[in-house]
Amino acid sequence: MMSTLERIGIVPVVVLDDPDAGPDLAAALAAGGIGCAEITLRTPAGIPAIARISAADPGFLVGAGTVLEPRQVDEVADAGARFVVSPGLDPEIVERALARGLEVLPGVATASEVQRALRLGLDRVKFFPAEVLGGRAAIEALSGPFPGMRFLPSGGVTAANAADYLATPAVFAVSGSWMVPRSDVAAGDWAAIEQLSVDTVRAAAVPR
Ligand SMILES: O=C(O)C(=O)C[C@H](O)[C@H](O)COP(=O)(O)O
Repeated sequence: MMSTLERIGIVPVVVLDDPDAGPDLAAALAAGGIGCAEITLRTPAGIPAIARISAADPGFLVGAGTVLEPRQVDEVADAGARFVVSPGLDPEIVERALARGLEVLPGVATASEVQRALRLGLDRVKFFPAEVLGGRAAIEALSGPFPGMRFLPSGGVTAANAADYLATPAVFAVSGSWMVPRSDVAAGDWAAIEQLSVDTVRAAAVPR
C-alpha cells in the first residue's frame, strides 16, 4: 500500500463539508493523475466521505487525516480507509492503526519524535509543518542520524516547491491541500480540481 503512495508521490489533504461530494472529488483527482486522497476528520463529513469514496472506487487509495483519537482509527478502518495520518505522534493511534492493518503516518517535527517513531517500528512519517520547520534542509539534516527514515512533508508544500522536496531521497511523497481548495470543493468545481491536479503532477515530475 505504501509503495502505492510512493508511486503516486502526491497526497491531497482534503476538507469536505458534504460527504456526497467525496466520489466526485476522488474522480476529479484521479482524472488529473492523482489516485489517492487523505480525507481529514476536521469535519463530520470526513468518515462518511471515506465510506462513499471507498464504495464508489475501490481502486482509489483513500485514507484518513487529522486522526486525533485512537477510536477514530477503528471508525475510519470500518469506513474503508487504507491509511491513517495524524498531525502529531500518538503511540496509541500508531499501535491501533498497525493492529487494524492500516499504514500509519504520524506527524513528527523533531529528532525526539523521529526516535519515538522508530521505537514504534515505523520507517515512514509525516514531517509537519514542513515549510516552517525548515523544509528540505531540515529533512536532509534529520536524515543524517536517521538514514532509514523516510518523510512525507506537509504544511506549506505547493506545486512550486513539490519537485524540490521530491528530489530529496529521504522524501517518499509530498502532501498538502493546494490542489483541493475548499472553495472549489464546496462549489463542486471538479474541472478546476482536475486541472490543479494535472498542473501539480506536471510540476512535481522529477526522476524518481
Ligand atoms: O490534517 C492533518 O492531519 C495534518 O496533519 C495537516 C495537513 O497535512 C496540513 O495542514 C496540510 O497543509 P497545507 O497544504 O499547508 O494546507
